[in-house]
Amino acid sequence: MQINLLTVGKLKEKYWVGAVEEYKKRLSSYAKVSVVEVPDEPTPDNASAAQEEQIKRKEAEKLLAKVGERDYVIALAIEGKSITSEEFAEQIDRMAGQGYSTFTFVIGGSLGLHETVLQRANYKLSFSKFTFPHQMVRAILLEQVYRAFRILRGEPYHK
Ligand SMILES: C[S@@+](CC[C@H](N)C(=O)[O-])C[C@H]1O[C@@H](n2cnc3c(N)ncnc32)[C@H](O)[C@@H]1O
Repeated sequence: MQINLLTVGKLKEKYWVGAVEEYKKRLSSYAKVSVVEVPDEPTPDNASAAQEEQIKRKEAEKLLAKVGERDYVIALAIEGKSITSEEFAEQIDRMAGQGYSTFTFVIGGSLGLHETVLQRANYKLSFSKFTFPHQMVRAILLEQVYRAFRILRGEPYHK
């Protein structure tokens, strides 16, 4: 199975780099993992709603260019569906059973994901109604994907 993380902007903070590397390493026993960063668009402090829409659209074009036609796309979105770790594991397993071999998770930048990305997504996943920084979401997501594989294999971890 191929797991892709498609993200806007760079992972800068050392402590998040460490967490992401750790979970990538752990996940390597279960799947191939790739993290692709597309550059974020500069956002002026006083950007209008129209400018923000334009910025998100440009970021979306860069993100969608990296999505494969046959990928199962999961967009990380606050307004998405909140599920348990077990349900998340089942969802991955079910989709793998339907023939999907590449799972592409998309994390937005500071303005969030444009509608076009949400429309392409097969599934919109929420980690709660809280807004988390995109760098933190990468680490949480990788931990949850790792947890999902452990659950599916019946391996002790998901306490
Ligand atoms: C700083 S947030 C963007 C906030 C933006 N105002 C919005 O409403 O999406 C950056 C990205 O992190 C992800 N994210 C943040 N909080 C999340 C949550 N609770 N559940 C799922 N994804 C989240 C989303 O992909 C989001 O686009």
